[in-house]
Amino acid sequence: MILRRVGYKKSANIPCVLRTIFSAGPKTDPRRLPPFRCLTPGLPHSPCRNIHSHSGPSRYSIHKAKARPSPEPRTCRQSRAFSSHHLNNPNHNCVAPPPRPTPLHCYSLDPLGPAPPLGSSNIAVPFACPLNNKKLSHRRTYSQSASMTVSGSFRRKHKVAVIGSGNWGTTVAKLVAESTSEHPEVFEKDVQMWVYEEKVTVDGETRNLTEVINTKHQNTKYLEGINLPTNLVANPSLVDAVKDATILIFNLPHEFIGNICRQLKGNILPYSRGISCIKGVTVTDDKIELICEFIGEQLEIYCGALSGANIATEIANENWCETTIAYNTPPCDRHVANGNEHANGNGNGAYEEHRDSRGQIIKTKLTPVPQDYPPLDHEVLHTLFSRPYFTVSMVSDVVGVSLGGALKNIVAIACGFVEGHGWNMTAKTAVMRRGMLEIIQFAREFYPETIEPATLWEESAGWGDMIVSCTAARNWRYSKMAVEQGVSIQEIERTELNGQKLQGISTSREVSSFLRARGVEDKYPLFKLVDGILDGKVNVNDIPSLFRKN
Ligand SMILES: NC(=O)c1ccc[n+]([C@@H]2O[C@H](COP(=O)([O-])OP(=O)(O)OC[C@H]3O[C@@H](n4cnc5c(N)ncnc54)[C@H](O)[C@@H]3O)[C@@H](O)[C@H]2O)c1
Ligand SMILES: O=P(O)(O)OC[C@H](O)CO
Repeated sequence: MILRRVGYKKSANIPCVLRTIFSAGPKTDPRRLPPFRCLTPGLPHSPCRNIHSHSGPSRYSIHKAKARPSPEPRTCRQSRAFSSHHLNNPNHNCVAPPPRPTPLHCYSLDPLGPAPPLGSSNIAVPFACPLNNKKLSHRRTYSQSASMTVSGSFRRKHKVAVIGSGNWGTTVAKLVAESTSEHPEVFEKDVQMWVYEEKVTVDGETRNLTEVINTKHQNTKYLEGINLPTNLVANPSLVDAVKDATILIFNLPHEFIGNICRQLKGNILPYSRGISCIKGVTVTDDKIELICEFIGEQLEIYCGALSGANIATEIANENWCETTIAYNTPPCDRHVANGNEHANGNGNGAYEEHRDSRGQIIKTKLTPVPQDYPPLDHEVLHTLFSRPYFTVSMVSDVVGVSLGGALKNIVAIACGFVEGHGWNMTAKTAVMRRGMLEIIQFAREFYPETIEPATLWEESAGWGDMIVSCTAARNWRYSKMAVEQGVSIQEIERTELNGQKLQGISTSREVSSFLRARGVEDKYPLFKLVDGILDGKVNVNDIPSLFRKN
């Protein structure tokens, strides 16, 4: 009844309608509200780009089941970009979407201002497209790749190496090793895992961790009690572990990545590609860099990022969860994916430059992945990281995925402080909300060229990670413990974590020093306050004052 009175049809997106009804005063006029992404994409309403995870079989699973006929045409999910999508991809196997219901307006609660207009920056693109001066969609669809087959004629297979073997490093190594066993047509079976060698005591005996992993098939120090696949090989030599690897998975605390890159330089395949599972940023003087781009620059390769609401021990125990991978397949690797036989081509033989998250042409001239390997694109990465208990969503927004993963650790520390202080879930929720605003503001201020704030609203690497990090992960848990015990969080890290690292401490330090160097720290009051508490200069009691001012 009320809905009808305000002019909405039965099929209206109810949350959007309620937002309009309950917004007081002049704000009820939709034209005065910033347009933004709807949070309830399944409901019929205005254009809302709601498809991202891989829902169809991969070309590799199709290849495996040779007897299977090519998949039925599926409704094309690239409705907004449908015509150009079809024009560019004549071979794909999807049909036009049914017309959408008359659009309603859907408005955001985003107080940071309007998001880029719909239709300009968020149009779904076939495959990860190269960055150009326009903003990119963070989204990727799979409909065309589901109809592709790999002929099986690739002479070589991808070799995978994992660099790092902590709690998350070992978990990711486990899941990719399971995948390489399952997809022998794409990957070499054995996965090398570089281990920072240390002595561990097992059954009363002191042994090297690598030897324990390779014989007992457990990482007794960082992932106790989890059986690892036998095709996962622990290697104490970094250079040997990455030898001949085409896919490098970086997974260690971010403070060590500079040193690792120095050792790797010149010792990797020039056409290898990386995925960084590291949550952090690198800050030098007043320059900030996404870890994946730092790796790419140092090693002269392209590197994407994986991040999500992921607690290593849960995933190691094969409890289901989801994650987000951001990867902008370099133009030089898009040969087969584009239906173009020629590497380094954009369809007409012209060389196309790869651009970074600031929209700049990268300094390195990338070496294309040779064509005798399966094309190294979203499809291969999706195949490698997906497990029945690990759902992967592929996107192109490297900034959203990287900053979401790095900066939520500062917020998680704030939540630990709040809870340790005796406040409860509602107080933590306020801190999470404020934290997310600062993350989005940070991304918009320092990466305006490519950030898709929708990533932070919609992907596991955004709100999902925020929630899990502030309620169940280490940065939250141990900062809470620090306040409860009246000791510093650094002290707790030393005494309680058995070598594991809290990324939030160093990320808070680095981000604050970066913001200070640019004179904008007051625009990020929560980040500033966490840094002050870590320094012992500010009290947890001061947290509510942030909210009184705003
Ligand atoms: N643990 C999780 O649940 C989880 C989930 C998602 C993302 N992450 C992220 O993954 C990254 C890796 O974290 P983790 O949990 O695997 O690590 P961890 O904290 O469990 O372990 C620390 C690791 O650092 C290594 N190390 C110690 N000194 C070193 C040195 N000098 N050089 C190189 N390595 C050294 C240790 O061998 C160990 O492997 C972090 O950025 C973290 O934020 C962790
Ligand atoms: O245990 P933490 O605090 O390092 O966080 C783990 C993951 O990042 C949560 O998604």
